[in-house]
Amino acid sequence: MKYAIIGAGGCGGSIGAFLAEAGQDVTLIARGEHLAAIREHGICVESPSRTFTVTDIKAVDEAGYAEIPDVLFVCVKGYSIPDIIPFLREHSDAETLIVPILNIYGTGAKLQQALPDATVVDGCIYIAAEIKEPGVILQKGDIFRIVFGARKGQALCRKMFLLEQELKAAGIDAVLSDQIERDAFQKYAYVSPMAACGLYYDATAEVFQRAGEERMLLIRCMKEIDALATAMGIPFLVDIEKTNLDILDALVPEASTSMQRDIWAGKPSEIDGLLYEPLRLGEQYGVEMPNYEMIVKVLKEKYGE
Ligand SMILES: NC(=O)C1=CN([C@@H]2O[C@H](COP(=O)(O)OP(=O)(O)OC[C@H]3O[C@@H](n4cnc5c(N)ncnc54)[C@H](OP(=O)(O)O)[C@@H]3O)[C@@H](O)[C@H]2O)C=CC1
Ligand SMILES: CC(C)(CO)C(=O)C(=O)O
Repeated sequence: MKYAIIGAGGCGGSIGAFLAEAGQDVTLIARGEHLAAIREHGICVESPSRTFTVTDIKAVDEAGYAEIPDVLFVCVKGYSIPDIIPFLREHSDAETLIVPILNIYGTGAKLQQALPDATVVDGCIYIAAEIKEPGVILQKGDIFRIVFGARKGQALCRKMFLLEQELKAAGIDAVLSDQIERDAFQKYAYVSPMAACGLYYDATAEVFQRAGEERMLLIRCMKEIDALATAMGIPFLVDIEKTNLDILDALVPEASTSMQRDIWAGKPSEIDGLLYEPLRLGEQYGVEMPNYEMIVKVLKEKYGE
């Protein structure tokens, strides 16, 4: 299929490089020095198990793209979503699968509202990756899993099965979910507590990997998201505490969420979608969230709104 990926950073760059290396027709929509480096040298992925460069990958900026792809991956940060709506509108028709993989729960449904004529599914991604330098993506760990699927009321289509197949053929652990609301919220049940507690303690994974007050607060936050999932009508089918602690314990000790890294670097961040949204959902669904409330209060005092 013909792929376009808007946002060629840790996630989008990795997806694009794997698909292009496997022979798929991929265009990265990027910008700035990163775009210039990819156009000059291709895109390089460094991971613990291998390093490879794909030179025959197309890369353009938004204005330089003129096609309607079969699949359009949305891999920008949550705060960039409003800016790319016109691009998504212009470069999709009803047949294009728009697949957001953001850590911000509900992005698919929100994009669909903004793009009523498009086919926006939902998705999430498990990877620890970032732009190391222009043109180079660093994956910390080999985990690379994409879960995507039709949202409630949306029909399954052939392209969804083909997408799962082509991602798998590219070496990505892809899953076409029949419960994407639940599966994406399950990812959120990991990343939101990690982001909240990581920022609260100014800590990376290693602090939470050992027994102690920090790990206990993390677990209490996970339990609050668990209660939220049940109240939202998408109860988790797994023991969320065990599932998430297994993910955490397998990470390299220096792993952190990208929200923490952005805030530490003084950049815009996904704090609204990761820390404030659970409180809004708690209010909406009548779930008490005292641990989130405490963390958000302290962080707002420290960092402002
Ligand atoms: N990185 C990770 O390990 C993981 C990230 N996620 C989630 O995935 C999503 C993407 O994160 P991540 O890959 O880390 O983000 P990055 O910041 O690494 O990449 C996003 C890229 O999109 C670019 N971009 C933004 N707007 C445009 C535009 N209009 N045209 C072209 N390029 C644009 C940014 O460029 P610029 O820098 O110029 O703004 C940046 O290069 C987030 O929701 C994140 O939480 C989920 C799991 C793991
Ligand atoms: C794999 C994991 C859990 C690693 O950081 C991730 O996907 C994330 O941080 O969002």
